[in-house]
Amino acid sequence: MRNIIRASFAKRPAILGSLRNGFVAHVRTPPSSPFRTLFTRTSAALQHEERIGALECGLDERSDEVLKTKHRGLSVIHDPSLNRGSGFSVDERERLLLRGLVPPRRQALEQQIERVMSTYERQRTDLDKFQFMSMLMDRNTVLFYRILMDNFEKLAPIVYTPVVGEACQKFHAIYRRTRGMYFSIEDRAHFRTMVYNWPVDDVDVIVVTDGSRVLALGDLGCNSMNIPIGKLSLYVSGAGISPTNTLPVVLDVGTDNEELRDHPLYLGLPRKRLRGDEYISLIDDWISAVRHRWPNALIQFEDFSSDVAATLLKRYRHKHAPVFNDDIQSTGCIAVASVLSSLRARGLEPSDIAHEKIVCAGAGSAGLGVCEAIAQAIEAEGQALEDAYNRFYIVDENGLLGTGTHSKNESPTRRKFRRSDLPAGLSLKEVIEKVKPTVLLGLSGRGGLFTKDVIKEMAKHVDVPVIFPMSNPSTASECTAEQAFDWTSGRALFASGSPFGNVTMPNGVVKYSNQANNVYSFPGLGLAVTALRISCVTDLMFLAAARTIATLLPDEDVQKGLLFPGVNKLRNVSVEVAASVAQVAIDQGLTGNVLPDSALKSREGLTDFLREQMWEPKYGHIVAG
Ligand SMILES: NC(=O)C1=CN([C@@H]2O[C@H](COP(=O)(O)OP(=O)(O)OC[C@H]3O[C@@H](n4cnc5c(N)ncnc54)[C@H](O)[C@@H]3O)[C@@H](O)[C@H]2O)C=CC1
Ligand SMILES: CC(=O)C(=O)O
Ligand SMILES: [Mg+2]
Repeated sequence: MRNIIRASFAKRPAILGSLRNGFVAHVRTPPSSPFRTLFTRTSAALQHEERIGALECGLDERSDEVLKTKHRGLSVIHDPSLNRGSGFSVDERERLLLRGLVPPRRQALEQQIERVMSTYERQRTDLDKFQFMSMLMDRNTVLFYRILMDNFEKLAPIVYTPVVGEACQKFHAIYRRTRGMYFSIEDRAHFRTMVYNWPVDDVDVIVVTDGSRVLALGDLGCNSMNIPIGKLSLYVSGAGISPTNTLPVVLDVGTDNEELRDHPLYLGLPRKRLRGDEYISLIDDWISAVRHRWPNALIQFEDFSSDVAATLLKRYRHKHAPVFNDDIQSTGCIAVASVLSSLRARGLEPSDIAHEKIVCAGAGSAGLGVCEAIAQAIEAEGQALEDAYNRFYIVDENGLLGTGTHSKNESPTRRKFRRSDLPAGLSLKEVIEKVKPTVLLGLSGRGGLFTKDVIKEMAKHVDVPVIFPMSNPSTASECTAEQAFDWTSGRALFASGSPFGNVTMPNGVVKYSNQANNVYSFPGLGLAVTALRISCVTDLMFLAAARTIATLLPDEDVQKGLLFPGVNKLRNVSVEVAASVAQVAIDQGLTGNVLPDSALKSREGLTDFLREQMWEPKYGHIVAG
């Protein structure tokens, strides 16, 4: 990889500095930006090259990006952000010394897509498809993202849940090429210097995992790298974060997965997981090193096991902003959105969230995060927070969280949800019998937990049972869409963490399967944080985003059982999420960038501004530096 700098207009001074230092520049400014003229004037050489690039591009619609590189020949082809395979223009072939290194006939992006997709279709298994897409990502960034975006519904389940889970389990066996950064216990003394091994100055979003709880697949240690890679590919495809400005990270602190640890091909440190104070202090060191180099980057904590997830969030969220935990906060966001949208589907008002009776299976960081977020949404409707907690019954592997003996180390959040009105330890079905819930949530990671008995019991007491098995991957889903509709005679409203197809009932009526996954939340958050340089991620931002997601579909769609737009509309959803997050940040005084007046005057101005910041997978102009 080479040094590459992408310019959004907010970062212009940094770019100019980097250009002076001889780095590669990757410049994108909105056509209307006042800085565009300023920037182009400042760099005369670039202006000249850009004009030549624009003149000679006949085949594709080019983006206004300008990539300036010192590379020539094969090193251009081997850099995925510069490579365009058979798509290099005649002039690029000349200037970048590519003559003879690529086949003679130049092809348009559309022809490249056709070839890649026909090869993709020939892949036999989902894992083969995952590997094919990974190799494409390693080869040609624009082509990868164009294809991912144009076929999002088909490919998101491959690069993300569920297939990314299998790809992590088999990472040691299928590993081909490095991507992202690994920080291991053995590197600890070098964290401060090794961050400078990454070639990009302008990192906007970092997704970091320690692999301690990958989906519901447990501790996968260093094998977890595909999770941050997958999440970041959704930031890019779903919210237009520039791929160059993303950084996937694995913290290798060992693994307690013995089978993996003892496997001769395992790529992480073959040692037990670091725990306790030493673990926290290592994360402190990592955060401090990262902040030294990238003080403004958004850090997303991903798939940290529940024993540390909330602790780390609390430790860094106000001190080293902007930081958030995806499994706790963005899952909370989509769960609130799902409940709010289900209220619309049931002909109720948002304020009726205060009357829900919610049973949640799973008291890990995701389950508690979701319940806490819904409790906050109830409070925002004017209820006392204690009353809000009273709407929940949480069941874990030992049954209902009740009062009685519990560990001294129990988190305050978990303690708040303990019930004194029912015996501790009641089974899920017993709780449903007694409580007669309106909403059933699954964040247990236990595939099939919502049995026919459980769902039928739920359906006895409500006309429209709201059933959200949110665990991932598909094998860990508490029930399938087909089961939920079959066992409720089609009355359920359904949303799952991993995608299921819609279900056609015996009478021919189609029942909709929604995907309640945090993918609806984090990319838009990232867009807002990056575009406005938000300094701290707050719970209010997630609540605002949830309310927005719940209102994106028209009434007639919601009445059919659709809760939010399909994932193929993710870019539009993300702009709306970003606008809501941005508005909260503006109101809370948490923005570092000065916005143009138009963005401050109206919601439309704000969304237009955000849309202009989004990276598009189109071939830009490569100029020789
Ligand atoms: N849809 C989405 O966007 C997201 C889904 N998730 C999913 O949520 C699940 C849980 O994640 P974490 O809380 O981090 O995991 P965790 O392993 O910390 O928590 C699992 C919880 O389920 C409970 N549990 C286990 N067996 C149970 C049973 N038979 N009945 C009731 N409860 C049982 C455990 O006691 C524990 O409280 C995972 O499958 C994860 O993939 C997580 C984040 C986002
Ligand atoms: C979706 C996600 O973040 C999870 O299942 O952990
Ligand atoms: Mg996760």
